[in-house]
Amino acid sequence: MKHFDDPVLQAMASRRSVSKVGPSTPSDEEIARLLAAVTPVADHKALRPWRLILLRGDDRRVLGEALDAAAGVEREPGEVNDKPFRAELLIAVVARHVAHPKVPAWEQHATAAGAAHLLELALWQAGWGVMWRTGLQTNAPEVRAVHGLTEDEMLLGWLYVGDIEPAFRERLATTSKPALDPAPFLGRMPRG
Ligand SMILES: Cc1cc2nc3c(=O)[nH]c(=O)nc-3n(C[C@H](O)[C@H](O)[C@H](O)COP(=O)(O)O)c2cc1C
Repeated sequence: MKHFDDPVLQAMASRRSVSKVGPSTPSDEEIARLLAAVTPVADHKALRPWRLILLRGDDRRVLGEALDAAAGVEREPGEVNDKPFRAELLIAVVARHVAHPKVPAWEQHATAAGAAHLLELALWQAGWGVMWRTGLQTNAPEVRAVHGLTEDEMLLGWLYVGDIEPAFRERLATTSKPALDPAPFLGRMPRG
């Protein structure tokens, strides 16, 4: 559905999460280039309170084992948790809390979540399929440990990234997601 003539606004309005992605992925270099569209995220005092961890290949087995350990799941020998294998590339989004007298943790987490949203949009606009996923075990000690998180960090989940058929992408971008009624999102201060 076309909402805007402006390509940036149109990309924002038409982005869709893609739950089933193909095996091609952006290279590390492409992701690094796309970060130029992400790092301008609003950031009080420019604390840069976020970072990304790229999980590829066997990293996903390690993640699956950590998720299993956290959930108390035991599997038969040779059986793996296939959840992290739903994409060839997972981008873990980490919110960092930097001690600062004027910027509380929640503001820094808002910046990190903003970065994740911008990255999701940048990847979509670059032609990739993306879905942000979490789970009840996202910040379990076992899962945090395999990502090397410090105690000042929190995992906001993983962007699952892969390719999508151009025709499917075109269909997603043009046929779905009617604009929501803006009324519930807009208001004024209550005054007596
Ligand atoms: C922080 C966060 C965590 C999410 N975790 C999951 C998840 O674990 N599983 C899931 O199906 N969707 C999850 N979602 C929602 C999807 O990423 C997606 O936004 C939703 O399916 C709606 O699709 P849309 O983005 O095309 O509107 C999460 C979204 C956010 C922002």
